Amino acid sequence: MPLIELDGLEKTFTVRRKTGLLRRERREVRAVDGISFTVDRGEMVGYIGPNGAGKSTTVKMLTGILTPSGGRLRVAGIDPARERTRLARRVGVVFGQRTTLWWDLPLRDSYRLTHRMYRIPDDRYEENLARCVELLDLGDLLDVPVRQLSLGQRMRGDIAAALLHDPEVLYLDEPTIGLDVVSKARVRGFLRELNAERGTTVLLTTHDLTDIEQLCSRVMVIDHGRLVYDGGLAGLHEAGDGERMLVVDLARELPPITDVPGARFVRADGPRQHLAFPASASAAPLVAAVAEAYPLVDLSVREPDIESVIAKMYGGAAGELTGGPGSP
Ligand SMILES: Nc1ncnc2c1ncn2[C@@H]1O[C@H](COP(=O)(O)OP(=O)(O)OP(=O)(O)O)[C@@H](O)[C@H]1O
Repeated sequence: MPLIELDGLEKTFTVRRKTGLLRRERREVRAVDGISFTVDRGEMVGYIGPNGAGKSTTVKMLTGILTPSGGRLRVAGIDPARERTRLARRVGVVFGQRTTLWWDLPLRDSYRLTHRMYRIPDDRYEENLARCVELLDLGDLLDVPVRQLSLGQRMRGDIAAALLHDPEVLYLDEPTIGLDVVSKARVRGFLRELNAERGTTVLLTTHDLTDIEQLCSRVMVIDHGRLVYDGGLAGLHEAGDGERMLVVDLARELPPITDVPGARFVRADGPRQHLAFPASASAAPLVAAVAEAYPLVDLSVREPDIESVIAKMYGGAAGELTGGPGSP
């Protein structure tokens, strides 16, 4: 049985807008507009989309903070909105933009409160705490009040707090936002290990596509409340009509290579030329054709960067994408 199941999930907000002195207009916002997917135990899934796409609304329904307007939702067999407290024992949540820690208390005290709140057995609590302290390098920070921690330190503190009760599912909303490169790497390393060792299921919302590339084998793209892609990263490149780049170093500067079928000349920097070709095509025939007709010194193939792929996806008619099972 999947750990997370969504079937035609919907959330509509009614917003009232002042349109004149006395007139108000009621408008419905379909924040989540019929989303269906399942996530199996142990998966690490990226949940991405532009601002206002409906990501946070989905996560809030998954944790029971918001009640769906329609559709069906189960997490570990539990209906989140009806049994929020019972569900809370099974899931952990980290919001990058705000903390669940007590601002004026040292980390250690926040953890003690979590210990009591969740009624975590003492030995399990001690073991989990020791593990998080070691892997997230929190040893020197335990006695520092949360408000004195840097953003990266606080984020590590927050992640530990979310894991003290051994949740089966971890929702992470922008876990690396505002962090420096070293802190990002540390957080990502920790999450990878958590997933590999404990089999914790992770649903990750982020604007940092490197998070996705380094952590998730599956990615779901949401736009205007609808799932427009659900599949692997490689397939995302194709769905986004991505192109790969053949970078050829010639023996000397030559006119643009425009006579190789399937390749599109992009630019030249001296003897180096960049030729684009469809991400789904094989590079081998192009390489052979270039090598036969030109004095080739070296070459490499560059994958399209995921950001340009996604930008194309958002920019294009997202509903027309045929990326995977989630496509409308
Ligand atoms: N409480 C609310 N009342 C009215 N409208 C809301 C409410 N919460 C969200 N919305 C609207 O629902 C839509 C989806 O918002 P949501 O916060 O889920 O997007 P998001 O994908 O998380 O965006 P971001 O990346 O900016 O966090 C937006 O149009 C937003 O304005």
